[in-house]
Amino acid sequence: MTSETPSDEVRRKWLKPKCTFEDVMAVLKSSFAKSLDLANNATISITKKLDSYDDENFLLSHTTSTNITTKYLVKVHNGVESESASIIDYQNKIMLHLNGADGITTTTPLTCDSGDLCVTTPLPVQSPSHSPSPLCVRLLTYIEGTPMAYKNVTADLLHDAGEYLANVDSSLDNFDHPAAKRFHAWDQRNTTSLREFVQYIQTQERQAMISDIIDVFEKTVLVDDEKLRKGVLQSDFNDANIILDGSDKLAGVIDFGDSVYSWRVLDLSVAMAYAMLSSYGKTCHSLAAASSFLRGFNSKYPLDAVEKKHLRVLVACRLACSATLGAYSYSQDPSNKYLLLHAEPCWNALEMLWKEVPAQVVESMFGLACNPPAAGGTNDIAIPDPSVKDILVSARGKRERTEGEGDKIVFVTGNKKKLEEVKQILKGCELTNFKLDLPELQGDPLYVSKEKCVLAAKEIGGAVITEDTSLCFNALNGMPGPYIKWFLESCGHGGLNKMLDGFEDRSAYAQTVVAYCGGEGQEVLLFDGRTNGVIVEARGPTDFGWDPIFECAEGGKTTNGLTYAEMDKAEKNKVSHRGKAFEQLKAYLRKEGKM
Ligand SMILES: O=P(O)(O)OP(=O)(O)OP(=O)(O)OC[C@H]1O[C@@H](n2cnc3c(O)ncnc32)[C@H](O)[C@@H]1O
Ligand SMILES: [Mg+2]
Repeated sequence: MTSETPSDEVRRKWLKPKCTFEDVMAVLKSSFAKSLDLANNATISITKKLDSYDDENFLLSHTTSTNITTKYLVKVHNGVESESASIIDYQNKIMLHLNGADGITTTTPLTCDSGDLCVTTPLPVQSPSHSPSPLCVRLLTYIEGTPMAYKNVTADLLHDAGEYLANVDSSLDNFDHPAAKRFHAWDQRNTTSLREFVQYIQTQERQAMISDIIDVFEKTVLVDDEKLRKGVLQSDFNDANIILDGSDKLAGVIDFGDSVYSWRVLDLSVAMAYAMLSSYGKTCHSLAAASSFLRGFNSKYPLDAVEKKHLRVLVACRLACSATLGAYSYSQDPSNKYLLLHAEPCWNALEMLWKEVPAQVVESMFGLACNPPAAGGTNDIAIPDPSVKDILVSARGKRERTEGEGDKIVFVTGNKKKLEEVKQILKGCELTNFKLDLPELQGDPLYVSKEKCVLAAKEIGGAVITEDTSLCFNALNGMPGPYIKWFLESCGHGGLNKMLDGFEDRSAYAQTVVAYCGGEGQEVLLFDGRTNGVIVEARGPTDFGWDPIFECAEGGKTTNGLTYAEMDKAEKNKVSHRGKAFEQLKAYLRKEGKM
């Protein structure tokens, strides 16, 4: 390891370039005239400044005397990196190594008039007392396209990005450079060095969470240092560094500024953390986003057992690093409220990953992404994040009651099979049905059911019933619970069974929470029915949800030991979660004279 220490993070703030277009033009004219062919009447102009965290990047438009225009990128390095010629050389070599290998495209450096691949010259920096400082300037080819950050990211795109990074890493397995073995605060192998920055985090609760992550990292991951495969990493595969072409296919990867020699799996965990924050991840699928990326990566660059074991903690470490160093940046520049705003999605993703969703569930999802079910079901594990609000609410209109519907109670569901069962259970009650795909809300089963009913009452007008059904695994503290629909769609019966592999306890309970509302704005009443059982390999007809894998543990000889799918409907209704919940509703309606 070379001499850089964590306090370089502090110096990076002072020595961040602060150049004008004129400053940059002057460097180009004095040091890159040959590459830019300026003697032969080629013209250059800087068209804009591009985003950068620690450096400064400028887009250059170059037009030859024959009117051919090409774009280039001018990179002015942070003063800290500029001090180390070997690190800049390392970045240049890595790009030249990767470009063209395995279908990979990356930017590559052009030579200066001196024959070197960069020039170091005094330029203005953020801290007036350090200005000007010697900064390294490079002229790089520009990959045409749009950063993924500005695109509508999908699970498929993340999967492809995962494959792309796997190719990059395979190629980097054949690359080495002495400068790669350096200290870098953003290298998650150094997660413990985050401790000195925890004090800058704004709330005690978040400070405690970060400290907890660092402790867990130290006790469980760091101890496996020797077992973890190592190599040179790209280290920053985020959606600003992934370029897409006009048909939204991967066109290239840019920015090797964070590249280090470290644990191979970190390239993946960093990218998974960023996938959680991508536009797909943010719109209620952050774990699905990470899983899709993982699925693509692992299909080309299979992880080993130790890497898989630590993936969840390492993804958390990256989010923790971004959030914590973001808090530090804010403490250095409190007028910049944008820094706080920018960090919030990262904190949300971290709180979800570390606190809200049980570790076993995350690990099961990641496990499934590495071993997708051989047949049936899709491979994307589309669990919505628990903390995301229903964005459709305000867009929903109200439906008028149809003639003949009168005062009948409307059972609102999008599920035919539920309706069949409910009609049987509520025989004798004036019930009508309306098929509506209500949003799949997040939260505990009682909350989900209640909110569903509020939405239905708003849309339908008059008395409505809704229900929400959960399948809760005891070994997973009740998960998937209300998210069972997503798990079932994504993983199938086999995948649900696999989630419990490694646990002795395969017991579960089915829960239906029926919600009744007399009309819009009125109180919502809840009726909770539960039935105990065990999760087994599928038995019986497969026409209703998870019926074939739920073996009932109640009801004596006629039902105990049979899966719901193996029972006839009348038998199921007698013991089922739904039967129990609707019997309570029936009793209420009778009491109120509504039935
Ligand atoms: O319109 P709604 O009423 O919400 O219908 P849904 O099908 O979306 O139902 P849920 O949101 O309650 O999700 C429950 C999931 O569990 C399945 N399911 C519900 N009841 C079941 C039962 O009794 N046996 C097996 N699977 C069931 C159902 O197909 C869903 O995949
Ligand atoms: Mg539903």
